[in-house]
Amino acid sequence: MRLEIVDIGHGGVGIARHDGRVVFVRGAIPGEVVDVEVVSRQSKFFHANVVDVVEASPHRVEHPWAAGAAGVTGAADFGHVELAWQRKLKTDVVAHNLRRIGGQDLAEAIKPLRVEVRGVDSADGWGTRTRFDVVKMATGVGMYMERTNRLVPLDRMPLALPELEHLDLFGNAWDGVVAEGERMHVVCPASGPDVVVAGQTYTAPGRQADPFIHERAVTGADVFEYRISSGGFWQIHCQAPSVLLQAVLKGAAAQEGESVLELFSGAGLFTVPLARAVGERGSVFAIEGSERAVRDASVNLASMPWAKAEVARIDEGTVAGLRADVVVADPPRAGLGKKTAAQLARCGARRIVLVSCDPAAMARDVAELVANGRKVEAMEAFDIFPHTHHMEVVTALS
Ligand SMILES: C[S@@+](CC[C@H](N)C(=O)[O-])C[C@H]1O[C@@H](n2cnc3c(N)ncnc32)[C@H](O)[C@@H]1O
Repeated sequence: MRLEIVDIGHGGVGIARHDGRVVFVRGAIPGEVVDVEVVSRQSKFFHANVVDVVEASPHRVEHPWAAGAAGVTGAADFGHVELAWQRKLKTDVVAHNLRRIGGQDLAEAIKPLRVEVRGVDSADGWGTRTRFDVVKMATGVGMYMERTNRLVPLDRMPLALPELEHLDLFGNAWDGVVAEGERMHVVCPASGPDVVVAGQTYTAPGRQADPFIHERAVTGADVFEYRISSGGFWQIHCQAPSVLLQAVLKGAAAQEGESVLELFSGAGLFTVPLARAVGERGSVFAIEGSERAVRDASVNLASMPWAKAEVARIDEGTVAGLRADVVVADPPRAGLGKKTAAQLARCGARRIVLVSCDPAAMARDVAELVANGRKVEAMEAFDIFPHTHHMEVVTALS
């Protein structure tokens, strides 16, 4: 099937039309004419992959890592697009979602803020990840081909920091150490050593290590140190902890003596600096669903007894009745959800800062906060996932 790509959609897909249906095309750039292979058919839309580029966009480049391309593992599904154009496409996706999901009024209200997805590293976006996951194969490691349970063997992972090369993942060094089919979580912490987590934590094939690592985030002259579990959640781009922390602190503008409610607080990336900002006359109440993350956060907050982290599943019920001067929420891809966003809007906070990793969920949550009386004061978008369609948006509402 030959298609003309007319737009970019959620998930970084090219959008085309064929016989009254929408076709979502992985690996295409708006303006291109491509031949595609349909990989799934619904009554109103198809999903397809590019098999041949007939008329290429001037922004197309040769993908430097074929195994990462859209339609293969998808780990670098924007690697066929010039980096500056990737960011332009992501900026378009933010605007489209605000209009499509949030509505024309919200899109118009946010337009003067001139939201642009901006890079957070000065280099070419490769070699920036401190974390990635692979699956152990009989020999070597692989990643799943998109939409399949077939493993694609890897001989390199160019998104990862080059420091991780010494773990010797792509040969046979880990054969017999990690069982075939097991997930290997590979981590380059701010303060070493680099580790592989596969049941146990290893610093080299067969060399077991401490299951805790140390991470860091910097804002101006302030350096915050964290101890976290080696297999636990932490931002994956080497600059992301500092960049997001700076945006959150700016958006929250927490003052000494204030109360802060933090939702989806993980191991305390934002909790620790927020607790410092409000000081002992203030308070921070952090809620997080993972017990392991809350154990880590409690260690990171140990010197500040006015800050507490608790384990709970967050929904509209958890949030009902909670009051605070400032709210910070960093939910997973699904976002807050309409009911939780509406409930949060009514918590009396003078500031709500929402950190969103999915632009559609962001648009829905922001729209719901605004529909319940909140106003968007600032919105910043960051390319903390270069060479993929992903991005992060930080919204501050009064
Ligand atoms: C995007 S991470 C943010 C963590 C932290 N802010 C950071 O940057 O390190 C989202 C967090 O939400 C937690 N989470 C996911 N769903 C949850 C739920 N329904 N209730 C509570 N926590 C949840 C995850 O365990 C994860 O730690």
